[in-house]
Amino acid sequence: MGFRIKSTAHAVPQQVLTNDDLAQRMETSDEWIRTRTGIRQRHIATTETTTSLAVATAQQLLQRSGIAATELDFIIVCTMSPDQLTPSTAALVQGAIGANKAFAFDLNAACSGFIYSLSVAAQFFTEGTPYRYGLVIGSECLSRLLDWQDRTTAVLFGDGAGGVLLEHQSQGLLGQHLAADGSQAAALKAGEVVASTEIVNWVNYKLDPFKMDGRAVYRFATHAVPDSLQQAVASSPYALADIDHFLLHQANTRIIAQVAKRLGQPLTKFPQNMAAYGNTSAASLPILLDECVQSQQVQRGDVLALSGFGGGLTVGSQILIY
Ligand SMILES: O=C(O)C1CCN(c2ccc(-c3cc(CO)ccc3Cl)cn2)CC1
Repeated sequence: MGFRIKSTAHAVPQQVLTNDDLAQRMETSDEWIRTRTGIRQRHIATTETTTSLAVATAQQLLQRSGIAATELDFIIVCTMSPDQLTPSTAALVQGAIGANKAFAFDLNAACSGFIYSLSVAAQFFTEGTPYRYGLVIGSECLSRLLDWQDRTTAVLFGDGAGGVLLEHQSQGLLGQHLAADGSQAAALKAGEVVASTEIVNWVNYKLDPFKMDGRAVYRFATHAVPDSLQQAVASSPYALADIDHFLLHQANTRIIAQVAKRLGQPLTKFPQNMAAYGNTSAASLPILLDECVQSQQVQRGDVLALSGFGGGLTVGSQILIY
């Protein structure tokens, strides 16, 4: 069971909002945001959408791999901020690029979505299945879910998309661990439909904005992520020391430092780009991976450990050779 990553790509909105720009709009400062999160700026959608960013990413993946859209067998888009409930973003991407052979669906595991999607994709690449190529794209426009009066969350997130084109191969996904803790579901939620005793006409629906108990999510991450990575490594042929790069969900630089410390691994093995993008939820890992590939920080043959964590609460890790 497994795949190789044939190409990587990402797409972000044009507009950039710096910490200083935010300090003009709410009671915050560049100093607070930068020192507590590592974030310096974020890209915010104006004319772009979750769908358009996913389509741009898909087009770049095809162009970089030399694979035609008609060769794709499936498209998975992981998002917690689709432009609509149905059709799925993946189906819209399938139509936009003309991948007429591909089946398509969305997956929502919040910030663990890319990891969960790679695990699902790997199940399609097992002995005897006819599938050869698939897209996994994380795409988010979180800026449309945020309460821009809530400085504890509005400063953390950004918009963007990233993805991979996968090719079936017998090896590839060498170890994985997926988990959830639904007992803490209320710690991170967005778009909740307010319940009502009588039938509420859809036109009157109001969705709740993004809400997070930062302390609870932070506490979950500091123990669940090291644990998940250790379990994924234990299920692989490698030891922690054999991992060349740890690519973690870009939520917070302090969490990454704590995970590195708990794993006893040097911080130099943990590339970070939240400074430029903020937290882009399911898009953060593929954006980071593409930047590492484009800068040649990640080379063919490198052993990677990827980990996503967040809403659900969920966590997931994978060990693979790039
Ligand atoms: O006061 C401080 O220092 C605050 C303390 C709270 N902070 C947090 C807390 C949680 C997250 C977070 C969010 C998601 C959602 O994608 C997933 C995973 C995580 Cl760990 C990000 N920042 C910011 C700095």
